Amino acid sequence: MLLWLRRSRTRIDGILALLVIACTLSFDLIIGVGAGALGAVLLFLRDQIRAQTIHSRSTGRAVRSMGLRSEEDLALLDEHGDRIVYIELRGHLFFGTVDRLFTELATLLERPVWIVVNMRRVQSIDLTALDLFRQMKLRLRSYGGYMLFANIHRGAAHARKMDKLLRSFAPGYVQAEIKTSFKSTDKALEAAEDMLLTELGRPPAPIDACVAIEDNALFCGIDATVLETLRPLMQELQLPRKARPFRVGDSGDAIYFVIRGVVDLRLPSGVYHYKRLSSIGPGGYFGETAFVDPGPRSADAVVTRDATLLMLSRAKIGDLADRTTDAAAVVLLLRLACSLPIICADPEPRFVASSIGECRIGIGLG
Ligand SMILES: Nc1ncnc2c1ncn2[C@@H]1O[C@@H]2COP(=O)(O)O[C@H]2[C@H]1O
Repeated sequence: MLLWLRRSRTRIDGILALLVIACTLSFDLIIGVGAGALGAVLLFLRDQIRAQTIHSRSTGRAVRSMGLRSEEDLALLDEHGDRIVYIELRGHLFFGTVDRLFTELATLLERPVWIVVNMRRVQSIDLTALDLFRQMKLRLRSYGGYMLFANIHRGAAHARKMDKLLRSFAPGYVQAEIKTSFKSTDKALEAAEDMLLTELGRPPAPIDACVAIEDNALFCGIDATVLETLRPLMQELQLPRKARPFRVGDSGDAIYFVIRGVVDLRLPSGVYHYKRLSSIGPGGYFGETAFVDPGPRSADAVVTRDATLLMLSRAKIGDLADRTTDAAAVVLLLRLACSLPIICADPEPRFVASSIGECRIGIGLG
């Protein structure tokens, strides 16, 4: 009969119910209800303080931005990646929960590290919590580290602009010194990586770097005649920042080679939200899937730094089909076939086989 007394959760609920009954009988209903409401609030606060505020934690070795990196930079990030700490917080942030977080991060705050705080799962945050974050940021700054916030949503601070509020709580930062609030974790991680690499003596590549088509990753080590044949078929595009060569679902058959600038490939997840799949810089290429197998694009392409691109469409190759063009197209398609993971994973790479087959028939090899 007194089973509820055995479990702590039901015991507390039972005691609260008895308290409400006792207050109602001893005083009146209003006092009984008040005592019940007060008890519920205290229980809620206790649960929140006990709940884990850190949902997940990792380092820059395991979590990487999708930013464009050279082999050397990737090796440096592997070696020094533990100087970037990634933390995903959750729940309600107020004095009790953030104070515990402060204690958990105490040793980390005394190292020259970049702490990337993902606030995506944070439901609410109050001023006392913000003040503790300010103290954490200042402590970290005094040891040469930075705290970067990502995914702060307005609703978390009762419709106030959280990012502005957080920035105003950071007097230790010179306004222009560093951006500390980012729309996405990916961007915050990229900023932390840029700063780490700069400190290691490898600042990000200059914006206006150019890589000629013959040095493009796809043509590396390829016979010069292949490029000579294909080059006249390529169309040069000068695109400003924010231009979109194509959107997900658009029908396409062209591959793009980046000569200058950067193009992001994004998978939209809402009107304003997306996941960055990769960033392609000078010497890279994108749109190869629809080039190999003409059809809908699998991602949005967005220019993030003014770009010069060379576009090569399959239709153009088809129009001008002659022996040399077809041979060059076969070489290109074979090379692309090996670079597409979907094809390598497919035991019977049908669409590439048919694409190459068309060209082989064209040059009498089929
Ligand atoms: N998961 C991914 N990682 C990197 N690049 C991708 C990924 N998915 C698609 N892309 C690129 O985005 C392009 C979108 O157009 P395509 O499907 O023609 O070719 C695609 C690839 O070049």
